[in-house]
Amino acid sequence: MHTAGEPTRIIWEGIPPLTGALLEQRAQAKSQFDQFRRVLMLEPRGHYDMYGAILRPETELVASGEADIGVLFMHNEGFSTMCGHATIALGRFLVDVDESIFPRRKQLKYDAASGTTALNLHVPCGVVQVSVPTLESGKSDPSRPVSFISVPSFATAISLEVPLSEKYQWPELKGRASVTVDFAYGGAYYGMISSEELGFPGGLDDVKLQEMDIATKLLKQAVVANPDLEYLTKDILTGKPGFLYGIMITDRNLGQVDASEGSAASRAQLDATSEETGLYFFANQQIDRSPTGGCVAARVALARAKGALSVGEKRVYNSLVTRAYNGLSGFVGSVFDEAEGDRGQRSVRARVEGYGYYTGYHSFVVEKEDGLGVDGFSVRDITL
Ligand SMILES: O=C(O)[C@H]1NCC[C@@H]1O
Repeated sequence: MHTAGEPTRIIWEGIPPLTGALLEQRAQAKSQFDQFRRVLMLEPRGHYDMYGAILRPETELVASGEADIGVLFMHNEGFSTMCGHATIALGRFLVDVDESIFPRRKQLKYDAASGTTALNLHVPCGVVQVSVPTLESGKSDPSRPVSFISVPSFATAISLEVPLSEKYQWPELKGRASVTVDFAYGGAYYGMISSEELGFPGGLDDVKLQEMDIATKLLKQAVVANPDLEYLTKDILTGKPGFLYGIMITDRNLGQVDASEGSAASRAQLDATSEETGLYFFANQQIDRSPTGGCVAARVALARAKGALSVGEKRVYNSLVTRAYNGLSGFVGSVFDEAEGDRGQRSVRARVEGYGYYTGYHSFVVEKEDGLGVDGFSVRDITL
């Protein structure tokens, strides 16, 4: 499937044996079956920017009734903790399949008044509540957006001066030895920086993709290597050092996209008070085609912490792709409610809306004689 152009390869058969709690299953996937991820994400079957979701029908929260099904997310580098675009796609997929793929499918509740089906999805960062537009036939409705309520999300640092020693400086800084960055959590940790601050005054209207790739890679490395900044990405459950998923370059100066009259994008604009465009580099410098649902939750929490968004107020979030298509499939983010995070932080739960669509059905083959294709590779990594 794809959500605003970002792929989700949903794996529902042929999965290696993963057992125990969802985070144990994730640890096993990482340590014992990473080749499975590389085969499905990288070349020759995938590509550098492929994304995937592995269905996990049995988890501890499915057993306790808190969730209907679990899922693991994967990308070009490993297994992430949250993924909004995949959650949106999965919402439709899980409503459309039968019990052979989703054993608890029949237990999902359909609300006739709103024409939606509620789904509690156990993802590595917690449970997200997904609302899936559903037709009377029981199938998902592609003409209306899927939405989800995020896990408690919060700002970890506002306008933080990140020092950049010489080895982490990029040319567009023109000798500056620090940049100002916001950090927030939305199921994973994200760094947010404006394009001007990153050294690109032309913003996201004049994208210098390769240069921005280098700049965000160095910025991420500088944050991760700095022990004074470890607190920014503390694992939410254990308090141990966590990870920075990626860097979002933002541009709020672009203004509204020119949405065609009567389109979903123009309806979203009428409902929203502001609009923002972003370009997200994550994992091993993968580029998100979508406006990044998990990071929309983090950006909503950040805007709330800055006093820039009230409860229920909507903001439209575009990616380069949705912007190029006049706002088609842009995400809408808002504060659903205020909450306390697991570690007592002032948090919000964000509501994120977007559209997911089917692209096809695949059966992948791995022949044991195929030396090269029994694993995954990427041209970009070979040529670096
Ligand atoms: O929508 C999201 O949250 C994401 N898309 C790819 C990278 C992130 O997981």
